[in-house]
Amino acid sequence: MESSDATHIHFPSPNDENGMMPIFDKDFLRNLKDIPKEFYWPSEEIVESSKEELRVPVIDLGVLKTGDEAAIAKAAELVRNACIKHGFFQVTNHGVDPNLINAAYQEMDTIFNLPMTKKLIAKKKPGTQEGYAGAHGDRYSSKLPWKETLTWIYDYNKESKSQVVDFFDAFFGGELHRTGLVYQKYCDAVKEFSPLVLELLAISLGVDRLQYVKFYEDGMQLMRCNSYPACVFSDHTLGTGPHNDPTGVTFLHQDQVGGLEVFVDNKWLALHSRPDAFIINIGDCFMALTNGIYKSCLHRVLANKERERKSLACFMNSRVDKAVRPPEALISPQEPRKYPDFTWAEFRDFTQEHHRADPETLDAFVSWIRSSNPPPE
Ligand SMILES: C=C1C[C@]23C[C@H]1CC[C@H]2[C@]1(C)CCC[C@@](C)(C(=O)O)[C@H]1[C@@H]3C(=O)O
Ligand SMILES: O=C(O)CCC(=O)C(=O)O
Ligand SMILES: [Fe+2]
Repeated sequence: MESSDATHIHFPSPNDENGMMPIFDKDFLRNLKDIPKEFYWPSEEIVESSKEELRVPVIDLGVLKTGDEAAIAKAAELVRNACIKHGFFQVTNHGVDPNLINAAYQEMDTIFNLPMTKKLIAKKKPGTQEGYAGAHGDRYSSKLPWKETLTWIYDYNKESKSQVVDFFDAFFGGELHRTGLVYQKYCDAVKEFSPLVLELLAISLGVDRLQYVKFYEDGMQLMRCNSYPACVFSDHTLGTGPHNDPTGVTFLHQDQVGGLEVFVDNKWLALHSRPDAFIINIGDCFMALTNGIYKSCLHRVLANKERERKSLACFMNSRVDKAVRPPEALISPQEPRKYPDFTWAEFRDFTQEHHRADPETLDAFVSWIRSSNPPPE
């Protein structure tokens, strides 16, 4: 792993008492003439966009409530075809109030327009996943993503009904209590409709309808607000580098700025979504749960020269100690196990401590666990 020591990569600035400041201060970076080397992505790694679009199916989740088995079967077929190929689809009629989604976007301005000093108080600490991060400048020393993030965990095993509010109070000293109330409602709303998506995925795979609802019901959300400030160096950096989500199922809401791209048939395709839709994409853990039938697909976010882009990424994961293992119905002599048993805790720690999530994360992880536990002679 690159520079993992606690010191930040700093730039000279009056903002910080010892004349230095953390790497990602958009007001400071906006006035630079040249791109700081830490953000520079080698041109061969910024493969040209195809200028084409990935058209993904839009699934009306309402069909699951009608009991119309023909309509459900049709929706399941659309989901299956998309997930076998690239793992992305959109869902509408999810029941999340549009005003709540708008409020979540507005509260991102509240968060990311805080003074840097307050963001630093909320900074993610090494070895944890919750808190503020500026370009991951304290985790990596090159190819930094041009984004600020705020991440928190909403653990379904905990009794508390105010985990998200409590996170905001704990990390921002009560100043963002109202913001916490908005995101508590937002995360509760995603938790409310997510079983419909998991049921549809099970139906599309021909396994027990509650297979994945049960697998994730005592899991958690890893919730992340992404702010991608406008970037004058957009030709030489990325908002988020090419990667597969290591997680289970991602429930993503993006604004209408654009920049999300998916790598399909050797081309980077733009993925636009309706403002009333959530994008659902399969992560590495869910690909393993389907014994590799559904694809966790490479995607990235381009930096934007003119406009800030915002997105709300909710990564659904199982309880950390649960074996990620496909149902027997998806294993056969013709389709043997593609991945060994592992837990989200093991894979999460691999991505946080040993391997920056990228296009090869799951394969690197499998090799890593196999090398640490070679099969008996
Ligand atoms: C488990 C996770 C690691 C990341 C956040 C969640 C799911 C997506 C991962 C990530 C976004 C993939 C690209 C690289 C990464 C470092 C990032 O750009 O933020 C990844 C996240 C992380 O390690 O914090
Ligand atoms: O910002 C987005 O639209 C997606 C970001 C992403 O892929 C991620 O955070 O894993
Ligand atoms: Fe992602």
